[in-house]
Amino acid sequence: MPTLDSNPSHPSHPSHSSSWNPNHDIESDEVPQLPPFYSPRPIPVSRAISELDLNTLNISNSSIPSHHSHRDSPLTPDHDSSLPGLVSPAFTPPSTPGIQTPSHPAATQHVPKPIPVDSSAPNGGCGQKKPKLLKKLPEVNCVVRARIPTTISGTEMYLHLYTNNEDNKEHLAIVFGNTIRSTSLDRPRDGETEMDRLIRGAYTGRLYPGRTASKMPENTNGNTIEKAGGENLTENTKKDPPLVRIHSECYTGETVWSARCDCGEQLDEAARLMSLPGSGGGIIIYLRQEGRGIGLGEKLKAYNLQDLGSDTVEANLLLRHPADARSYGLATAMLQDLGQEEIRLLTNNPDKVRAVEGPNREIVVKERVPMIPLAWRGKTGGIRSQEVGGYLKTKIEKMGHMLQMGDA
Ligand SMILES: Nc1nc2c(ncn2[C@@H]2O[C@H](COP(=O)(O)OP(=O)(O)OP(=O)(O)O)[C@@H](O)[C@H]2O)c(=O)[nH]1
Repeated sequence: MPTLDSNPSHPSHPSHSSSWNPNHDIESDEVPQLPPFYSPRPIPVSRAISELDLNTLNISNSSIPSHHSHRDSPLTPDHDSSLPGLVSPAFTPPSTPGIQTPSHPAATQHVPKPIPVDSSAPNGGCGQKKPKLLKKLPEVNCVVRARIPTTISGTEMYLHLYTNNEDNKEHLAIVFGNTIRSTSLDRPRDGETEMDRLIRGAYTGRLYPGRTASKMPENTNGNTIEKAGGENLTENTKKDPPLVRIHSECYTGETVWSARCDCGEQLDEAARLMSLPGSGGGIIIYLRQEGRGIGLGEKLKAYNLQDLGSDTVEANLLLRHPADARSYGLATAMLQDLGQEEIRLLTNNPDKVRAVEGPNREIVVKERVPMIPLAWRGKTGGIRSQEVGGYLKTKIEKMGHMLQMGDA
């Protein structure tokens, strides 16, 4: 079995308990000393991409944009190697009131360039591989929806919880913007009252204390009259296909600060793009397919195999799992339920592009928006570690992910 780049001697997380000094002065490119309860740890831009990561990815230094100053340069050799090269899921905004997440100003504005896709053509931008498609889409049912104010610049989203006839997991649709409706949620239930509808989120407009009707009154033009903010829902305006991310659950990358993968960073980046002013919102389909569908326990075994020298694909195969055990029929069905026919998909994964279109192209991917790791773009907050370098390398070399260092 070939040994790739897993390195068990990689520095581990620093102790969170010993280093916080509230009186410490922060210099511009220094790691700020943060209180121990502060999880996302910023690291200086000067450590943006280690030479080690670039070598691992067989990428020449000349492919890094030259506009960085020496101080900002990702290639600055004199970085403090005693600091661990990892950050927790990179841009998870802090939940502690009054603490701002440090972010590079450009990182908050950057929008990756979309690439047109036509999966019906052989060179339509999503590889040649035939996806694993279900013959029939599963049945999905949105059982409840709620408004969630977020820590991303005050943006609100609507969290939709789904059940289905394939498994008993609670898959989610995270909807930014308030014009996208779920057909199954809005469908009347036998014997339900208006209060039942309000409680399960089948209302238009916004809730406010004392509201009793699930539908907002309409004016003479047929437009919904907004009482408490939000957009008109019945206005007949043709919009661009929405931005969609199909995200597979990753407990380690999204919750416990793992720098083995970039899942937390990707989730944050998708939410950031859908929250940008003028973005038109978007949908994150959050599927409970932990560990590319093998579950958390098996993924942890795979991590041990990776520390023993396997790459991410080899580790899955050694455990007698497919390299990728996921399917996307639920995502297709949920997007259909949310009234979508055409989408712009945020991904580098060619399998995902084809698979989400469904057995009869129920959904059409018009464009693919690449997900370029923040660290490759020299941005503060990107995940850096030898492990994430190997993880991305395996995705590109063995799983056909459409990602090149030139994308940076
Ligand atoms: N089995 C296994 N699963 C992993 C590993 N690292 C991350 N994952 C899982 O992979 C899933 C995320 O998949 P990604 O490959 O990052 O994303 P993708 O959906 O294939 O591609 P993108 O859309 O381009 O991000 C999550 O369920 C993670 O838990 C690993 O080493 N082994």
